[in-house]
Amino acid sequence: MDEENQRSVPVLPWMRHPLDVTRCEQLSLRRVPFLDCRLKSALENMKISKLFPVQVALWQETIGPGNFERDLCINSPTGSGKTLAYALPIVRKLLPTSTVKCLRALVVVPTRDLALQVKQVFDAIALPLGLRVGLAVGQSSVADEISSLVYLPGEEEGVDPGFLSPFWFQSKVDILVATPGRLVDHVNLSRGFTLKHLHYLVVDEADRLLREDYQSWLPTVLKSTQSSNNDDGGGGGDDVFQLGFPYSPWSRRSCSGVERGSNPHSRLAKVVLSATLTRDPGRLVQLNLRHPLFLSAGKMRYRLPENLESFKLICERKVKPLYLVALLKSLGEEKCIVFTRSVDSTHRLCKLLNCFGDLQIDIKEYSGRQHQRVRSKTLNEFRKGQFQVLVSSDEMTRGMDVEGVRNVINYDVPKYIKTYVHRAGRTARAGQTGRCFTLMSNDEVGRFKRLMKKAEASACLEHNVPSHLIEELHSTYQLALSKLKEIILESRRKPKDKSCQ
Ligand SMILES: Nc1ncnc2c1ncn2[C@@H]1O[C@H](COP(=O)(O)OP(=O)(O)OP(=O)(O)O)[C@@H](O)[C@H]1O
Repeated sequence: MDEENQRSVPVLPWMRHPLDVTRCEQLSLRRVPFLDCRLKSALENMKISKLFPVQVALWQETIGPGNFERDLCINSPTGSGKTLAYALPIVRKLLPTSTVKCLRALVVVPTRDLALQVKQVFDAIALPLGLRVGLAVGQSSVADEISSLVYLPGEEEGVDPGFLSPFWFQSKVDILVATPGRLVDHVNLSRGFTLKHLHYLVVDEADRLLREDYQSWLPTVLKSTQSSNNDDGGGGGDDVFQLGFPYSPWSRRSCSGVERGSNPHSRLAKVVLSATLTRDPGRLVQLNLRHPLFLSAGKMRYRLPENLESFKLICERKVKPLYLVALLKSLGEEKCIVFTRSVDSTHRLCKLLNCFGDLQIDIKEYSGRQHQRVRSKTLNEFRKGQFQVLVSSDEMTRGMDVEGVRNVINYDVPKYIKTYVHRAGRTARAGQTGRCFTLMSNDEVGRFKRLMKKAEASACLEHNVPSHLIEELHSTYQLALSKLKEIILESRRKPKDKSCQ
């Protein structure tokens, strides 16, 4: 059963009294203690002048007095800057770089496009400091990928790496961003790939990653790191702990059972994040967390971005496409994502919209039905502003950050508030404003209202489309429908639809 529908979910004791991230103030870079000057200039190059609250909170718990003593679970809204919140302290902790490279930090995310996005953030702050970031996402063959991650001695001389002892292999990267399936492939099959030296494990979009088994990635990773971490070598940290932390957004809670001053690098430190973090003990227990500290924004589990405006648009089911077209027209040039309930309806709706002759809006599809190559290309074009409207299914957009998306449209009312949070969260990111419109019929209004009650900051106004606009669209709609029919018949005659390749 989905967690949202369970009547009473027992909450783990450490989750009952979270530290409230919203009590942290933004902090300008010059006031961030122990921020390496190279890190500071890398951030400035990214046009970042201050840290967001969740970033300050994590810095406090990792580089500040928290000193990564406890594993961290973070529930913070979409677009609040969670990626940098974990990337920054990890990069800081991996300094100074040792002459022998080894894989010391691993970030696991559910999708390939998200992994590419996270890698870009790490690249921006880690490369200037001499740290290298790798990617394990199945973009190329296992063999090609492993050669980008590990030096295989004797490669040039034609020595079969199978005959070499693990001693001969050396990592090319300090940090790895991976999707679970390909990660397991490397752990099980790739000679020279090891998690033995891992000090930091990040599980991003944790509720999604813990919900599905993905070839038992979590037990596999934890097992591969278990025998390790008895040696020191995380680099940095202790000096910071000794010196103390001048900025304290909250008084630190005592952490029972943890020896203060014990070396945090003698274990694998874990950071677990989501905008809708699971509270299901059965799922969280798999992570084998050590004295976890729960950081959360606000009181409720679900919280929408501060500058998001939510609207409902009530219309009859059979004229929904007309309302959508009228809405898209009224939004003009603004970048927009339209969510539907399934890959099939994504495909159909995108085709239908493209059949509206006078719409003059470029629209493309993005869904799990497409080949990864097509999907990534579409996303790149959308990022570059080469088209305005992306019609998308749910599962692919977790965590996706596309600059300039001002509007999200739910073509179908989402089933769960969690889905609403992640969809709406593609806009109003990083303190920007954004709007989320949900189309619904009269008989869905009650359910939608109950759904929205589950989230903080979820006021929802009604948005009206003038009836004359709908009237005007009727004849174009009929033409679009017959055009779509033709396309469908045509594609049935062909063996395969090219858009899926
Ligand atoms: N300190 C900052 N100053 C300005 N922009 C920032 C800062 N930190 C992050 N950002 C920007 O905020 C946007 C959202 O960040 P990020 O993708 O990490 O959010 P998130 O909390 O992980 O969201 P989601 O839950 O949807 O994955 C990104 O475009 C990022 O570049």
